Amino acid sequence: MISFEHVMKHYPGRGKNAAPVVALDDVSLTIEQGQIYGILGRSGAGKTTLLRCLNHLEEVTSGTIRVAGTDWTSLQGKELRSVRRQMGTIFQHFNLLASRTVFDNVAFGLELAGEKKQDIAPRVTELLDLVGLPDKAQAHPSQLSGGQKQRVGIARALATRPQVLLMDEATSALDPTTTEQILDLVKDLRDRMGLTVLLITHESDVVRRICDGAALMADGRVVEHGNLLELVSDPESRIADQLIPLGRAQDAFEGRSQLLSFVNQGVSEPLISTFTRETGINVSILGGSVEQIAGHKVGRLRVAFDHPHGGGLDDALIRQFFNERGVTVSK
Ligand SMILES: Nc1ncnc2c1ncn2[C@@H]1O[C@H](COP(=O)(O)OP(=O)(O)OP(=O)(O)O)[C@@H](O)[C@H]1O
Repeated sequence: MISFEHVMKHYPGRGKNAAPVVALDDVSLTIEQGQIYGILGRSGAGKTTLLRCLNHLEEVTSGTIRVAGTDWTSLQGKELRSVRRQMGTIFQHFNLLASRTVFDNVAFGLELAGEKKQDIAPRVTELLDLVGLPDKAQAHPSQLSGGQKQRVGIARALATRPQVLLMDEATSALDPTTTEQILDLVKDLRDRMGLTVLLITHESDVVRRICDGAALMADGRVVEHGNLLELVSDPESRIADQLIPLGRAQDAFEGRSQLLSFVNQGVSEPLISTFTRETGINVSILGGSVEQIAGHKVGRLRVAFDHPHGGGLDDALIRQFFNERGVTVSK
């Protein structure tokens, strides 16, 4: 649905002979239709620039961005305005017009898009129903809670029936309960409308709750990306470590610990003790946790296996025991 192909973005450096700032450095990334995809990374990693290039607030220096197969980077004028409507954005600070009512805020985008007056009112009513604010049409933004303001933001972003929703730290200004409600609304809208959602966030909770996939950026580059449920069995995954922390491996076991990972299974005491009883191999649990990710129960456990009499370990036997019970073993 959205693909970035070798995208570079340079900003002019500050000062006369300063080198340009490389904000995006050969970024290639594909986001499938209907995915909710998180862009993670420290401050300055290039996340906002990626979003701004996607919605044409910035032009790429080189490379191509495609949306639904169309080369997005070469569009201009009328064509650009028309495809831009396929993309709605919601912001951290909502960006509502304070002097306009909720109704007029949502109508505004439709007016700009040249919709006929008689079509605007029913569409706004439909949108306010969709986001759960049918009784707030005549309120002003100052009379709304943060969560309600973001619902207006969502209604406004979806007014022109976009295929893509961009969320730029859209829940960072909200309390945890309101954040959950907004994320559940976004997920519900994705399910009902087939939206593709690209979001930037600093909050692991947001990624855990709604993302199917994520990319980690550092210094303008994508350093890791993938489907979240696939990344959990990768012991090297920084994204998985951020979302389902393992804690630090104990020094004594450094280098010979292994990762047990599972999705929608339970690693309970009986599993570990059954393993020990059946194989005579002891298991030390070094760290791990179980989290809910995109509606799935996902666990990662760092363990070390030890033969009590100093015998060798049969890796194939260990793998077979856990794999039969839906648990992946990785070095
Ligand atoms: N208009 C600009 N002019 C010059 N440099 C810029 C401009 N916008 C961003 N940069 C630089 O590009 C790099 C990437 O910035 P960007 O805002 O994309 O990062 P970010 O990951 O979104 O950070 P944050 O999480 O703090 O918003 C940074 O080094 C930043 O200083």
